[in-house]
Amino acid sequence: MTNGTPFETVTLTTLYRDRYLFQELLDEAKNIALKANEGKTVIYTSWGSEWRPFGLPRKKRLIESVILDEGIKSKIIVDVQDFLRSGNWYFKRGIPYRRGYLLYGPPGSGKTSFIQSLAGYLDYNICILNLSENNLTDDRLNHLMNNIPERSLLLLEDIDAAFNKRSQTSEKGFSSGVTFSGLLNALDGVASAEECITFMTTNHPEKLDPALLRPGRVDFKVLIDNASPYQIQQMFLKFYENETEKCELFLKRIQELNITKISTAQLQGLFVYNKRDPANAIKMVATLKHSL
Ligand SMILES: Nc1ncnc2c1ncn2[C@@H]1O[C@H](COP(=O)(O)OP(=O)(O)OP(=O)(O)O)[C@@H](O)[C@H]1O
Repeated sequence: MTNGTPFETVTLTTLYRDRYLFQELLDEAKNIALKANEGKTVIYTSWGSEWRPFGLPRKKRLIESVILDEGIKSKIIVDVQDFLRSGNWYFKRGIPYRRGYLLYGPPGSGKTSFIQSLAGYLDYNICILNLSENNLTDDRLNHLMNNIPERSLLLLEDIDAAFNKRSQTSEKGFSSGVTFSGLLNALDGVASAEECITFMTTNHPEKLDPALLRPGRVDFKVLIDNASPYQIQQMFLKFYENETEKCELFLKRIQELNITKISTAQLQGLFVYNKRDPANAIKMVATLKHSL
């Protein structure tokens, strides 16, 4: 089982002279499994009250491939790395060894992509939990959060969609079985010897109950906004290497058309459409105005 709880116990014995056999077998199996996942990120999703890998492990997303505004990536990475080095500090002070991050901002700005790339960078896996899921109850949530597989980031996406000011939303005719206080209890109650890193994302931070944003639940908030001129430039040069002049023209065109809100996902769409044709991407800038 992925959460380490024994399901069934089988006892195997060997002769004394072969006593290292099982250890060798297990070491070999572990090495094969680790090799198979090398350079990959395992995505776990909840299955009842346990975590199961969702599909095959995915190739790590390179952290360089996600372009956030200047300094944001390093700010988060430094914070996470400092947290990961501080186990003893927390332990000595009797503080639960956990840290919560909230990435908020408009759709398509790279929140999820960044968290995936960060997991790859740290050589961690990801546990994704959808709080709006029909059959998730407070008990299951609590169990899941206390049994996160080793070296995994917990990702709670679109946190505002599950709760809205302490009353559950019931859009599309169903409502989550998790209560807001159930989530708070689960976040507070994570009692793990291992570190627990939770990432939450939302497009609507204003809808979040302040109780969720309290330190200990969310310790680090960061806005991941629409593309800044710096990001537009970096995105352009990522798709069209060395095309600095055309990049200038692209930025100029955006200014002329007074386009103030473009998501990095929209930019990606435009550049993928014009894979080898930066000049055409410049011609098509106006379409960004209407592709929100
Ligand atoms: N900053 C970025 N750098 C590189 N690629 C990006 C960036 N932002 C978005 N993308 C691309 O756009 C797509 C959507 O991005 P992603 O899902 O990470 O956005 P999001 O902010 O999590 O959106 P939502 O709030 O709707 O969940 C992905 O294919 C991703 O590669």
